[in-house]
Amino acid sequence: MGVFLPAHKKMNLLIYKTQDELLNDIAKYIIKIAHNSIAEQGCFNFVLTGGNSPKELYHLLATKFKAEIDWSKVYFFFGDERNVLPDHDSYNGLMAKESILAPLNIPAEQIFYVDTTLAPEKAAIEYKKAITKHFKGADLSFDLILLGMGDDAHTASLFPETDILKNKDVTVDAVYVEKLSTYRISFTAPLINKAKNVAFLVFGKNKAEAVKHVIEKQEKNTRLYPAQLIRPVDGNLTWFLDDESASLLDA
Ligand SMILES: O=C1O[C@H](COP(=O)(O)O)[C@@H](O)[C@H](O)[C@H]1O
Repeated sequence: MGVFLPAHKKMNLLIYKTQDELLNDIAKYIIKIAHNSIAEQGCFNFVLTGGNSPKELYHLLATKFKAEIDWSKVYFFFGDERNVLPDHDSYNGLMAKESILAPLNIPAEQIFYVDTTLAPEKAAIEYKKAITKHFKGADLSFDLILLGMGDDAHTASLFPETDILKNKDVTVDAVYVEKLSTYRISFTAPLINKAKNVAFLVFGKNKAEAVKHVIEKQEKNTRLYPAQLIRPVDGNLTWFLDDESASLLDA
């Protein structure tokens, strides 16, 4: 593992030789935050990422590391969701259900799925309401938001050139993603940036260009590289990368 000098005072950049090392380390990082959150406030508010990258991590948490967390005190949320019905293969909630939530027998009251049986705008409004109710009027500051990143530098469903990038509210929004000809429901960047901890989980050669643009920011252009918008206001930002996704970074 290599550790680079942080570009932002609260940013850690962790680079791993193998995917195995990376996944074990990010699992331990999650466990630590879970322990601290539960000790401080009695629960852990954990936002899951979607896509393919986190499946193995979720499986690890539900098996090898199962005994390390008091799962009865964990609340699960989704940073973004695809506008498909909950039984659809690409519903992020279904992937999470199969890889971590069902194996751990997490009760429904602890899981905040996005209701995609509603129209996207309505689903976003209802999701924000559910989050606000859970936080009982307190600041919407999650303990940990896990994020992935696409090879186009999108994160959550903050895609390049989309309207949601202009949304300055701490909220959940519906966004039409023209290149996918579909709607998504996503946390806005300001909501993500309120978190106490934000962690990117990124691996693979195909992400190397995007990683370079987002981390080194030679060109600061958040419309083209939306993951550049992620800079927690008071929280910590950690990047978990493998050698391949980090291969274009200056040493
Ligand atoms: O569309 C999405 O993609 C990103 C990255 O996904 P991956 O398959 O390349 O790991 C993900 O973070 C996001 O939640 C998801 O909806």
